[in-house]
Amino acid sequence: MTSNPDRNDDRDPSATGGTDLAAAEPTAPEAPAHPLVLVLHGARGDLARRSVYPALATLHRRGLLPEHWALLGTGREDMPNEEFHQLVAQSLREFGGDDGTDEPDDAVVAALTRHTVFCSEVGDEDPGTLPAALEHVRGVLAEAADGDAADVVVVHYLAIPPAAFEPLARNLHRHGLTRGPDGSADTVRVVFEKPYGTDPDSFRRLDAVVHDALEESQVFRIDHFLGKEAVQNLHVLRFGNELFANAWDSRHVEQVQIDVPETLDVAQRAEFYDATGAALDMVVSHLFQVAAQVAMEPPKGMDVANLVQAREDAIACFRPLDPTDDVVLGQFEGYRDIEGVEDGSTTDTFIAARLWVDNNRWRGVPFLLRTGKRMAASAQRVTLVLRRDPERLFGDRVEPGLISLSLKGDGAIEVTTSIKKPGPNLEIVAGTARLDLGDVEGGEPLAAYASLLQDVLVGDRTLFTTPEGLEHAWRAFEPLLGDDRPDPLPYAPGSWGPAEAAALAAPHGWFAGD
Ligand SMILES: NC(=O)C1=CN([C@@H]2O[C@H](COP(=O)(O)OP(=O)(O)OC[C@H]3O[C@@H](n4cnc5c(N)ncnc54)[C@H](OP(=O)(O)O)[C@@H]3O)[C@@H](O)[C@H]2O)C=CC1
Ligand SMILES: O=C1O[C@H](COP(=O)(O)O)[C@@H](O)[C@H](O)[C@H]1O
Repeated sequence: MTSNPDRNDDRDPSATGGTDLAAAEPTAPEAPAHPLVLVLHGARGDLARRSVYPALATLHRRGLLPEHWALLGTGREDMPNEEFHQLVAQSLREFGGDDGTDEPDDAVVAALTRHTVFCSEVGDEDPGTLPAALEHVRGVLAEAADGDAADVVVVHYLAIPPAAFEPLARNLHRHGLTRGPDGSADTVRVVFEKPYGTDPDSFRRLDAVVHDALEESQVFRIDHFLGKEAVQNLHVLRFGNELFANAWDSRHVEQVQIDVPETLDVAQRAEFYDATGAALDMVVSHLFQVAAQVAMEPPKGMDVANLVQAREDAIACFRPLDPTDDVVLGQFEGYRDIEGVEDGSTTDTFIAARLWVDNNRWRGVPFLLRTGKRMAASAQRVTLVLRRDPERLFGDRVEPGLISLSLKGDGAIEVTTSIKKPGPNLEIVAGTARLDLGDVEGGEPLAAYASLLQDVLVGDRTLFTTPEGLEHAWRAFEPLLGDDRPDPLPYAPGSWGPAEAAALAAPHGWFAGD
């Protein structure tokens, strides 16, 4: 596969979107008709507890799960079912219903554990207890639904470290779990977490194994940042409003910042994190995908093919990162003392990077990406910093205008602009108007995992990544995996990361905080 960084160059950057972008009539989401078995691989893990169980609780509350469904959790070591039920209940207590409601009620916990079984993971030779449990549960659900076992939809969710995707995909195939009982691919789906691969070679190897085992239509490569309400709102904000559509290019935008500082520690998942690091955990996946959502040319339509193509085309224009001039890595002090972290580990827990998008719309505009653990505050913010024109009346006396989206929770849109401070003098200050998406009348925001899980259940692939897009992402990320990778600089826990990162965001600094 070849990349073509300039493939967008024939586009007119002033293009703001054609008439066929008109949104289709919205339809209320419905629960899938067919019974469902969700097989959660890595059911004891951080992601399962923090995001997947709460997402299931949300879908249950909203009536978006099929009437007949079951959850099979897997792990490399067995676990009594009662203990598994407690783990699910405890996860819901700790991480909530994922939908803004209070503590989960007993009915939700009961619904989630009613048909919940723990199985041992599928191995190379030993299939473990999963195939038999799956067959049994399929039969039970089909009978309850008065239907056929071949119609039961099975979703394998790989909530496991990326290095384990390839062997598990192979083993699912080897033990006949990638097809329905009638040999059909239509009723079996497999969700892969990110990062999909750990470098370009492992990405290609993994994808070859995946395509040996599965039809592309069965594969859902999840990137939950694409499921966030505010990220989905980017399109509407831009293409639905001429004011913003016309400002969405290098003539009007000086910088784009995609800033995800986190106060979070990594102690609970040290083994995974030490093998991964901030750049792989967040940049090649989430931050690149969000950058592509911002950078994309107007898609020809809001259908899956056009949206996915527009996102991929944008990633194809990412210039490979320059590790020497454009990347600062950091590691928080004390990281190496965490149990599970290797002695002398050089894993990055912080990254700030300047990404360039080489096309007519964005040439010369830095896309500033930052994320890290144990930082001073948590935020998830996309900010377009607007240019000021020194020739105009107020020139540089005004602060730059900002179009900003907060991706956290239900999401928010903020517009910061210069205003006259009310009073007798002409004093110019910055004022911000904020719209919380959770407050939109009649809105019912879905958290990212609930939203994307619902998409998997109904087979909607719009917000999932593709091998073509990921090939471009790995090409842009690859230099950071080579000899030029900078050493991570130490930073104090609770700080904004290494001081060197501030310079990347000059002249304005990082808007989420520094
Ligand atoms: N945690 C988070 O907030 C997020 C995580 N992700 C992604 O989700 C995936 C899982 O992450 P997370 O839950 O944090 O990681 P964890 O370290 O918590 O691992 C999840 C589970 O994977 C199982 N596991 C570990 N190693 C292997 C292996 N070699 N083969 C098979 N199973 C294994 C373990 O289960 P057992 O010991 O029972 O076998 C473990 O509980 C990753 O790809 C990550 O990038 C994505 C978004 C957010
Ligand atoms: O994928 C990941 O994302 C989380 C941040 O996700 P969010 O649910 O808070 O939006 C990050 O903490 C984690 O390290 C990473 O694996």
